[in-house]
Amino acid sequence: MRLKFTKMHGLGNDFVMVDGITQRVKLSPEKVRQIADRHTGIGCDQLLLVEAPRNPDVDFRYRIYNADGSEVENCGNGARCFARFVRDRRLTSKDQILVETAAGILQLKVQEKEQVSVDMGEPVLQPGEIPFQADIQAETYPLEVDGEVYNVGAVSMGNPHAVLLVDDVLKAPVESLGPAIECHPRFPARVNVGFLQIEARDRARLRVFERGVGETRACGTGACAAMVSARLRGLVDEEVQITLPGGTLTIHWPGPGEPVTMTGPTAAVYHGQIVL
Ligand SMILES: N[C@H](CCC[C@H](N)C(=O)O)C(=O)O
Repeated sequence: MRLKFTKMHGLGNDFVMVDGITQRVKLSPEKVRQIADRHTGIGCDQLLLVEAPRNPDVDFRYRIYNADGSEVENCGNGARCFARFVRDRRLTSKDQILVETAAGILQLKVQEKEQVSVDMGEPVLQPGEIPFQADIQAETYPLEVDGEVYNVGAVSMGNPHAVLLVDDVLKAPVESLGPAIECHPRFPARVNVGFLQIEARDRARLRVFERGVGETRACGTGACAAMVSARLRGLVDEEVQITLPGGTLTIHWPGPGEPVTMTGPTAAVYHGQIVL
């Protein structure tokens, strides 16, 4: 299979974008792993496949595959790059794009200077729907990991996130605690793990150990989930600048029952072809 692709990134969270509308694409978890491999493939955190919508009221469908080949529900940085990709490839000229993902329908607004705003929908806090094993919904949950108990927030943005507060992200145990929580039995679908340092009521720093990838330079859904968890704990106002290793996202969330909006940059790096 010859595959045309575009390499893109959102704050260094990098993607292989594939147009599955103008070319026939047949992917398997093994092929995704091959493409994502940073030594023997193209290299990416996620592969994003653009397809025609199944729902006639929506412009596109896009599917998200982690570097380990797992297909997942949502990708915030990916949604922004998707919007730029379909515009650049002239698959649409709309400024407001509706796209169907496994997590539901997202509304994307293309702005100037390659900025894109995404209505990420309402956060899901019911443990059973995250999914996370807990008897009742709470702002934080005690989670035992290798004999230590950590206080974690649990939020779904269509995909599951655990959020831990730290004093200094640079000293956070991302390499050790990230994988241990990613595969914790109380998260039956595994989980993305965010380490959040609150600097002010409108500013925070975040590192994310992503499910199926490892630590990435940025995680859009992770920034949304971290802001929601901090706001539920009364630590931040309704708009927060979240700075990740790759750069800063603006996250807006008035509170429960309202959607989360994420705004940030996109970048196209190069176009290519690969034969698999
Ligand atoms: N690793 C995530 C998917 C990509 C999320 C991230 N790249 C983003 O920008 O939201 C998961 O397994 O749910």
